Amino acid sequence: MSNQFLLQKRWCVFQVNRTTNTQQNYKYTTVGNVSGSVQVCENTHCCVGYFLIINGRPEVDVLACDVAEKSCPDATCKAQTLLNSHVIKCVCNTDLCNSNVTWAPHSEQPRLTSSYSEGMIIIILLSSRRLSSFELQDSSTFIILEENQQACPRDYSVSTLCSCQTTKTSEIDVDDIELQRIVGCGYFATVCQGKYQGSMVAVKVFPAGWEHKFTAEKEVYELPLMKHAGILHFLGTGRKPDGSWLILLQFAEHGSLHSFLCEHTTNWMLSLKLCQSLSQGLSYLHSDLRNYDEHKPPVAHGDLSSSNVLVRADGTCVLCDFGCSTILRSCSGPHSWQSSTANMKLGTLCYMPPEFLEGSVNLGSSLCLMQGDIYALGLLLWEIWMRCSDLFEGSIVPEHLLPYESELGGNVTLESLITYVSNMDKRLSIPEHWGLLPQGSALQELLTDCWDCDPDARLTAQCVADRLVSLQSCFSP
Ligand SMILES: Nc1ncnc2c1ncn2[C@@H]1O[C@H](COP(=O)(O)OP(=O)(O)OP(=O)(O)O)[C@@H](O)[C@H]1O
Repeated sequence: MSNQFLLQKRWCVFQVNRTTNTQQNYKYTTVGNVSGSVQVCENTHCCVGYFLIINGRPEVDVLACDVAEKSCPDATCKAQTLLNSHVIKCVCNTDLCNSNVTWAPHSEQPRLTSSYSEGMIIIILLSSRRLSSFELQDSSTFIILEENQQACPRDYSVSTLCSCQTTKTSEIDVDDIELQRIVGCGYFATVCQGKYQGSMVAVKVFPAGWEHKFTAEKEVYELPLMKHAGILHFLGTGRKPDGSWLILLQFAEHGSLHSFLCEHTTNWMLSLKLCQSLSQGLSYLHSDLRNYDEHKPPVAHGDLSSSNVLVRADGTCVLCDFGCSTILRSCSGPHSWQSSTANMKLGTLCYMPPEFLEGSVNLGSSLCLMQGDIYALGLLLWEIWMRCSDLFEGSIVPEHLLPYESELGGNVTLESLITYVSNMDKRLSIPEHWGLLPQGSALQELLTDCWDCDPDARLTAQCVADRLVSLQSCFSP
């Protein structure tokens, strides 16, 4: 598809419920070109969503381009009730705007927002503000609407607002971008491969309704001194005429670490390269740096997972997707911080540390958030080593599995994780034969020191990077 073609046509989220898939629904598959969960509309600039009300909640029946050009004056998808309140429909006129329907079942009840992500629905009670009261229908991602205020030991205090530095980046003319194909469709945005000034780039497109997510992510990329080999390079931002927002990024040739590990096994040296670049990137992100008058505050990633780490052609990892990150702004002194994401955190469920699962932590605290990143880092190192053929010599390397997939099955739920990780204090299984390998006990120790149930006992990202360097010098051919 050419750039102008993709930029001018409407993009809608595409999903047709298989269980209610009738001839009626089938017609939506023909109204545009479908790529994964995105449809590029042929005849309309309107996206549509149909939801069935099941147990008082909207469940996706159809998300697609509308079948013909009709009136759709709203930028966001606001529900209209049809057929005796059992079905609701919404139409809207910005890219991917049907990813998110707002609906009030009864005027006196709180408003529900139903959001789509890769076949899932998340219901958020917008008026409910505590972690314990969020409602969850999917096993992979959740939204927390307020920080639990219990104290986290040994933490920095959060104090008054401060002036914050950003690096001004130039606006990019969207006409100079040539979009080529969709490479990823996340919860908030769609990522395309494209060309900009002769170079391969990635273009992250946020629908108009997700401006706050665009701004949150841009803010992290625009921090001073954010250039590092372990962090995806940011090239600039742009805006499409329909109001959707673009972030232009370096293209990572192997895509996400998740897809890389699904497709490839590694040897010991390549696995170390992945692990080292990953922990160095995280250590840099967590660092508080000053260079003359420039200041990079520490940043907690907040949503580390193998989908939010990318692999470059040289076999190194880069961190991406800072939409849930927290910038710890330095204010009056070295131990005084202003956390910038006020009341919404999102994470991928199976990477949640036990203290987040239990809600027993102050999510507004800098140290707790960074300790949460280290737990997720431990799971990522395990994912990488579980695909290393040198650690399975003489046997078959297992297929790539997400954390806790073999322990809890493919459909990991919040309840099963709380039971397994928090109540039983169990972790990922480390293959027994690793104990017989020269580097086996060092690997085991490193993993358990990352995912310790006591957040204070966990390593720092820099310490993980240092241990990996000594692993390389002790146990490399
Ligand atoms: N720079 C890039 N190069 C190559 N592929 C990329 C790039 N950025 C993102 N992707 C692909 O797109 C997917 C989604 O990207 P990203 O996580 O940034 O989107 P998102 O909407 O913020 O997702 P999430 O649901 O995690 O919030 C990634 O998992 C990856 O497969």
